[in-house]
Amino acid sequence: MLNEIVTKKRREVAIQKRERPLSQFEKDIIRGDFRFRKGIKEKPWALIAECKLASPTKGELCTAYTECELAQIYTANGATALSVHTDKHFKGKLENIKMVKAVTPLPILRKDFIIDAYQIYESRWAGADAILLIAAVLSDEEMNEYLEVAAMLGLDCLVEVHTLEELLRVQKTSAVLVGINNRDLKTFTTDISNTFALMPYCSSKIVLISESGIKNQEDAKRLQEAGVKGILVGEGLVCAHDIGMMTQEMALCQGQRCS
Ligand SMILES: O=P(O)(O)OC[C@@H](O)[C@@H](O)c1c[nH]c2ccccc12
Repeated sequence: MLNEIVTKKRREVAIQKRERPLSQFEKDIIRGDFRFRKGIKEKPWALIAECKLASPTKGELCTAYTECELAQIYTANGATALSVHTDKHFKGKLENIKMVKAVTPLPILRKDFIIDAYQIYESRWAGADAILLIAAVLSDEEMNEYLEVAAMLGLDCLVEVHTLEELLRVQKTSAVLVGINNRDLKTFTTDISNTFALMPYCSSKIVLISESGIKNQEDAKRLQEAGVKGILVGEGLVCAHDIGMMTQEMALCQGQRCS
């Protein structure tokens, strides 16, 4: 699944680069100020709430809301930051970032498969505050290069790992925000015990986020008690019976609202 998505992405980016070369919009890029990282670091607990309408395995998810409506619900109920899909396998598009940005003051992570430095410039141009870098699809050289380009643009990177090998590779880079993905991107199955298994190998220098498969307040609480700094949640929020209430519950830090 992952290989297939990445192959398509390479083709897509090649077309995009021809249609809209970097030289056309580079001068319009306004440098960011790392507010995604700052927002997370200054709170005792972070909920990164994902505006997710579909997934490659499940198709359309169970929500009646648009990305912007979800963003508004998350914002009103204590989320720390938002994640916005821009890849078409998730029914995303680049314009979603601008649309969501117009309805919320929260920092925004662009959720996509970054495989070319061009996409990093494009992310900042579109208004993202952070990008996702997936260690499984990048070489060490690419990771270092992309971290550098992002830093130059004032963009934060959430660097995603799923295995111990990836975690150890990432910890040799300048990555500050590291996400342990509980979803195996080869099979798309989730298991939050992946975070508990990898945590002992995390250096104290990184800010640790647990991603995917977090279904309810109890999962959130277990991860919080284990010492992760925050969680990234999509389906658990989008498919909740009461999205606002679930956002509030997952945003709680030791029983207190922390936003
Ligand atoms: O909906 P979930 O299980 O809460 O997962 C959200 C998020 O972590 C997931 O969308 C994700 C994390 N890393 C990815 C990489 C590619 C695609 C999707 C993802």
